[in-house]
Amino acid sequence: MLSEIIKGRRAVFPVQYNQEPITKIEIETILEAANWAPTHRRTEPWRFKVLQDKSKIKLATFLSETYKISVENFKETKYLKYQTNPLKAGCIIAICMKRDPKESIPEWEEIAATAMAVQNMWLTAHNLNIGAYWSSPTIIDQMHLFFNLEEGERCLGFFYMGKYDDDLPEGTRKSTITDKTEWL
Ligand SMILES: Cc1cc2nc3c(=O)[nH]c(=O)nc-3n(C[C@H](O)[C@H](O)[C@H](O)COP(=O)(O)O)c2cc1C
Repeated sequence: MLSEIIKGRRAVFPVQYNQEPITKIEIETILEAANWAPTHRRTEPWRFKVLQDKSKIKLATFLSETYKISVENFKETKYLKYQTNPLKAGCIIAICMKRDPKESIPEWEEIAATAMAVQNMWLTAHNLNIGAYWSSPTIIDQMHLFFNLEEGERCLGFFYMGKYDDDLPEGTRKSTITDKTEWL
């Protein structure tokens, strides 16, 4: 049932991942789901970069070292997480958004469409028993120094994925949907 998949999906973090590999077919299935997100004026702004093996190691070095040199409020624990988390993931997909060159719609709509693509990926990963979460590091605005981003392309975070052994916890929400809805 779709509602069970939606409610059962959790943010699953690198500390929970076992080292079982994620297959190319699984990654392609997850990416294919992204491509079916809705999109205003059919701009299809989502772009992805798949990082495995050596590129995960390079990302870990970039994230941790860039964090170290660029933040005022440096925290050793955060530095170590940037250094080790990418290595625990079976695969990391950089979430990017490339703006329509004609700028025919506002940027927020392109970001919203990309987020919808990520939700498709997250639900598909969950359905394949692959844990995932969207990571948005402090230094995300510096990712152009790591990737060859095209004109109008922005990195919005990372989709970490890994297989896991433990049962996922029940989800929690701070308030019900009734509290957030006004019926007019
Ligand atoms: C746009 C976006 C960015 C996120 N960035 C982070 C992050 O940087 N670090 C983190 O621990 N979780 C991040 N998350 C995951 C949330 O923490 C998680 O979805 C939330 O706690 C609700 O838990 P659930 O997904 O298991 O229901 C992000 C989620 C979204 C949608």
